[in-house]
Amino acid sequence: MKTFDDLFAEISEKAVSRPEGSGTVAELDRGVHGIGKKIVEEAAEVWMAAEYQSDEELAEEISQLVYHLQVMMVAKGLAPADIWRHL
Ligand SMILES: N=c1c2ncn([C@@H]3O[C@H](COP(=O)(O)OP(=O)(O)OP(=O)(O)O)[C@@H](O)[C@H]3O)c2ncn1[C@@H]1O[C@H](COP(=O)(O)O)[C@@H](O)[C@H]1O
Repeated sequence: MKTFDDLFAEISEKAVSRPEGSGTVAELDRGVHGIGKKIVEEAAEVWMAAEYQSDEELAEEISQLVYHLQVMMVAKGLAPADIWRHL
């Protein structure tokens, strides 16, 4: 099972190698504005899933929000430790 750190390493590597067909590369190319819109969209989907959908669907929406937050971290050059130190 993939962990937060596994996904972050994969996304970071794709940002450098830029493989063809990568959704991450496409999202990074949309920039902070585009990534921010995806974060807001996914956050709303998390909220709606928590209100009206199953726990499994909620978990999936949360995973997508985590993914887009990680893309924003990579876009801005933040490492997980930059986040953890605020927790
Ligand atoms: N975990 C994710 C992940 N979660 C969400 N998403 C993307 O985030 C979007 C959210 O999906 P929605 O259900 O909201 O779908 P949607 O609104 O129809 O999506 P769009 O039309 O807006 O793209 C989709 O485009 C998904 O592809 C993800 N894209 C990639 N990953 C993982 O990231 C890694 C790198 O992926 P690639 O760069 O695509 O190789 C791989 O391990 C992937 O599994």
